[in-house]
Amino acid sequence: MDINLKKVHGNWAAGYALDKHTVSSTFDGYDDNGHPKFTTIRTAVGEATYQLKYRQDWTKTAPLAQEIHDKIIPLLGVKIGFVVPMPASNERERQPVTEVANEVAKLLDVPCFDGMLTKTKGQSLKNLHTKEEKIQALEGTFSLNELITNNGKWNVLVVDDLFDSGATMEAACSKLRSYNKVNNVYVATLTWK
Ligand SMILES: O=P(O)(O)OC[C@H]1O[C@H](OP(=O)(O)OP(=O)(O)O)[C@H](O)[C@@H]1O
Repeated sequence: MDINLKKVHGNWAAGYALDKHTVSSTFDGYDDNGHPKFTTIRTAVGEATYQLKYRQDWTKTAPLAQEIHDKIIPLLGVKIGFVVPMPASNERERQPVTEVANEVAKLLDVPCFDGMLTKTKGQSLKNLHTKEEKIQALEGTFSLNELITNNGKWNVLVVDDLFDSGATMEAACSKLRSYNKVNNVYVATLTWK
């Protein structure tokens, strides 16, 4: 896959997005039902992420996880001890981010703790525009479940599909940073907006 990594900054030790999600989106008028039509051009990663998330094309899971493993992990320069998927805002029968995170953990041969972070469902950020609005909407929605019973501290990798304002990632990382089993927090997302 063609990859154009972007470093993302926030309250984590280091993080990267594989590529931009959408290159361009052009308004093409309205369809017969009066709905607006767009021609959207995505990067290879953006297209695979779109197919996975909105077309339930689960064959995209493994190649996307492989790209995180091959392109992002070496840049972090540390041993990742476990992986945590970003909890979704929307209910889905299968969560694409969880599946990618599980696959990355398998490639790293470390555990994936789905459920270490949980988020109140139904608060999608899709229609919010500023980071401030998103921070406000996310207030109190994340919970940390202290699932680790062994003694020690590990570096954690948080996996998400999209990095936009960073409000979601910062809320998630702030919870993880408060956990005494966490050494440093690292971040990998498939795309950025
Ligand atoms: O960087 P930000 O501005 O915080 O935006 C990124 C977040 O927005 C989307 O989630 P959303 O809450 O819309 O729904 P989803 O988790 O169900 O995809 C996306 O999956 C990221 O988690």
